[in-house]
Amino acid sequence: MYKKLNRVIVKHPNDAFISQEHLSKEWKRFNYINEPDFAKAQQEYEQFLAIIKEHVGYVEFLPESERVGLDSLYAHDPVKFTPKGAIILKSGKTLRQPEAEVYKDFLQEKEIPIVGELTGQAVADGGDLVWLDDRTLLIGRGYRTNDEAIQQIKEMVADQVDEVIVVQLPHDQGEDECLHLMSIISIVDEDLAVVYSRLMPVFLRQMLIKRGFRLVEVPEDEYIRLGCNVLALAPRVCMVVSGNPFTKQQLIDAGATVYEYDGNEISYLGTGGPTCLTCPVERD
Ligand SMILES: NC(=[NH2+])NCCC[C@H](N)C(=O)O
Repeated sequence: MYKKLNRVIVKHPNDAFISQEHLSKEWKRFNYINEPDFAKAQQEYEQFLAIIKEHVGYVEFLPESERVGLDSLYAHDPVKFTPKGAIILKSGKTLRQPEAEVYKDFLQEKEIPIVGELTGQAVADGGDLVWLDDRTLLIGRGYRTNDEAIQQIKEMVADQVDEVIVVQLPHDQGEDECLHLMSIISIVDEDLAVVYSRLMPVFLRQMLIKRGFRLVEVPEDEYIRLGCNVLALAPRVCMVVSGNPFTKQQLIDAGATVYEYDGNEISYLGTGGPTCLTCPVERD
């Protein structure tokens, strides 16, 4: 979604990464590219947060919890917001599954409505659920989100959507690597999307074009630096990880305002861009 963001939930690296010692012990288990530097992560996060705070009225922080690990930094994944409230998900990455319970407690404490919760064998990550517009939900079916979850989510949002469109995700680098639908598409305005077409099914690309989207095509080297993961703060106002000059320039050429933050430690090493760091609770 691309409408003006009014309220978000995030998690500070102080509460997710905890300390350098903790990072040293855990980064391999969580399949990070390398060990993040804690002090640099804190600095990067301040930069990231400053941009968020400049544009979003309410910013709320998930608490530190012993039940969850490094990936809890990526506050987008354990829940998905619909206009009526949150769906509590269950991650396709087993290590991340406890994040949902902590989130649920947090939402209940804040009296934020919950519309449903995945049950049984269903698994899904927030990164696989993309609102194309108010009434259209795309769901990526890959290693992180299964058919059972898609069925349950369809039932939960039936009264709020016209269409749920399932997008088959490719195997690409395999089960252990994080590939979400949000890795290959970001909607930054009603007619502007950032895409990595090489991993996109043809029907999706054709559908976007047919619906009038202009596509910003991310080159391979910038896809690897999470250039395709762009957070819309408002229509055509967005945020990218620095080091993606080609994508950034194309966004500017399309009339967008682009903010950048350095995200080597908080984004690149854990494979989580600005959309993954931010859970959008409410947009206009
Ligand atoms: N919405 C996202 N794309 N989140 C990225 C999460 C990255 C995290 N390391 C994981 O593997 O789950």
